[in-house]
Order: sequence, then structure tokens, then C-alpha cells
Amino acid sequence: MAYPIEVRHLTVHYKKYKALEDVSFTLSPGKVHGILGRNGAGKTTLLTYLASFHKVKRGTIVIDGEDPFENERILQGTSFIYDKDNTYDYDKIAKILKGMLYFRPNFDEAYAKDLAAKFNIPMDKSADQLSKGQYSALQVTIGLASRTPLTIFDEAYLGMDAPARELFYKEILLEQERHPRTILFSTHLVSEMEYLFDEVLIIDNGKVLLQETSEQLLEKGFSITGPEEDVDSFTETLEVIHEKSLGGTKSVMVYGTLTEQEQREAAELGLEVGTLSLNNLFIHLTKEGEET
Ligand SMILES: Nc1ncnc2c1ncn2[C@@H]1O[C@H](COP(=O)(O)OP(=O)(O)OP(=O)(O)O)[C@@H](O)[C@H]1O
Repeated sequence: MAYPIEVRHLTVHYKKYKALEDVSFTLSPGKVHGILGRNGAGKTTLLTYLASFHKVKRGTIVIDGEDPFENERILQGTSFIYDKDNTYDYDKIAKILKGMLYFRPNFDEAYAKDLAAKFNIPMDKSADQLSKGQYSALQVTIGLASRTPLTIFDEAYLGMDAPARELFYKEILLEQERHPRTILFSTHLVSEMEYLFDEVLIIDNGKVLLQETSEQLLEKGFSITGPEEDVDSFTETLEVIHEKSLGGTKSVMVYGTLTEQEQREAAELGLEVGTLSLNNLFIHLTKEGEET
């Protein structure tokens, strides 16, 4: 089971500071959504509202057809996993995992134990005795094994080392095949996670910069390399998001699509047209002080 999400005109101000401004989007159910943004862009603010930590004052949020705030059904089906959560501090890990079924009807204790073993989480310790990385791995374990229709990971990997993160990402893909749910990932570590995302929402300065499927987004970015003058004249009318020159050769990153005519022209001029990674697009589309 997976929840669809609809957000309309969500606006959140902290006194005079505009953390989110007129944010609207829908998230399709059963997909992995990358919620990307620079530090302070508004990701956590958005996700805490989706998880109903606060009541919406301006705008609306509809999850699986209902207002999620103080909504028992939706809240039971929503996991919010973040690094600062200290709900479980004094209980032993084995007891925590055993008790989860009480809160989460789909919790799979056997899977959680299996994951805990893979992450080397000691079952006989209490949560407050775990290292930072082990604590994050415990949160991730609970998030995965809860199998909630909406699962939100807000930079949940903090403190986990590279092999542990790799294991986490692998489990996301396996679990999504076995028990598809709506998964939201907030991150600015785009390069190592981009292969996980079905859809991408980029938040910039409290606003939605873009929302696309990963496939669409990757089709919209490309690089053009060749003699400086040819590259300049070819890209005059295109949206250049980054450029660098070296000894008469110029390489630019462009956001947009090329018509067939433009592709032919590029080939005739001998320009090299390449693809861009999601990480490159993210970095250059959200760069401050540069026109995008
Ligand atoms: N309780 C608060 N009071 C005042 N300002 C706040 C509060 N919470 C967040 N903000 C501000 O709102 C903006 C968005 O914060 P948020 O935590 O949502 O960003 P983020 O995208 O999650 O950033 P990061 O990647 O650094 O975690 C920031 O400028 C932050 O300083």
C-alpha cells in the first residue's frame, strides 16, 4: 500500500522568515521521490508538515485523500526517520524491535533483526549506547521494517559510513520491489543516491524549482563542448547553467532540450554533445547568484 500526496499553496513563515512560499505539487504513490535542496532550502520544514508535526496554517496537504493532521489512520501509516530522533534512548534494541508492531501494524520483526545484524547493531545494548552511525542505522532499520505506506527519510543516513549507506540504498530497492510504498528522501548527497529516485522535486529558497521524473530531468540536461566561438554562437539562445573554457575549447552545461534541427547543427559544427548527471543539474540549477 502506498499513499499519494497533494500539496497546494503551502506557505510556512517563521515570524518574518519565509521558509516555504506557495509550494504546490503532487507525489505519485509507490515511487521513490528525491526531495533535493541546498542547506536551508526548506526540505525539513516541508517534510515535518507532511508528517503532520505541525498544523498547516496556509495551504492544504492531502495524503491518501485526507487531511493528515491528527488523523490516526494516516499517522499510523507514516514513518518519519531523521537523525535527531531520540524516541528510543533507554530501551535495549531487541526490546525496541519487539515493541514496534504495537505502533506499526505492518512491522516485520524478523526483517528488522536481519537488517540490524547486517548493520552490526548490537541487540543487547540500549539505543543511547549506540555509536552515531549505529543509531542512524537503527532508525533506518525501523523505517524500512515498518513498511508504512508513506516513509520519509530526512537525511537519515547522517553518521552512517559508506558501506552502511550502500547497504541502506540496496535495501530500499529490494523493499520497493517487495512492498512498494511512497518513499521520500531528503538529501543534498545527490551523486550517490540519484539512481534511487523515480521522481525528483527540487526546493530552492522555499519554492519549488522543478519537479520531474528522473528520466525527464536527465533528458533535459546536456553538455556541449567544442571551439569557444562555435559553442558561444550555438548556445546563444539556450539556457546555459555552467560554463568553463580551457585553451580555446569551451564546455557548457545546458538546461533544456535540443530540437532535431539543433542536434543536426551541433553535429555539422563538430560539437560534442553529452549527457549530464542529476548531481550536475542540481548543483548548477541551485547555485546562488547565478542565473538559471
Ligand atoms: N523554528 C524555526 N525558526 C526560525 N527559522 C527556522 C526554523 N526552522 C527552520 N528555520 C529556517 O527555515 C529555513 C529552512 O529550514 P529547513 O530546516 O527546512 O532547511 P533544509 O532544507 O532542511 O536544510 P538542511 O539541508 O540544512 O537540513 C532555514 O533558513 C532555517 O533557518
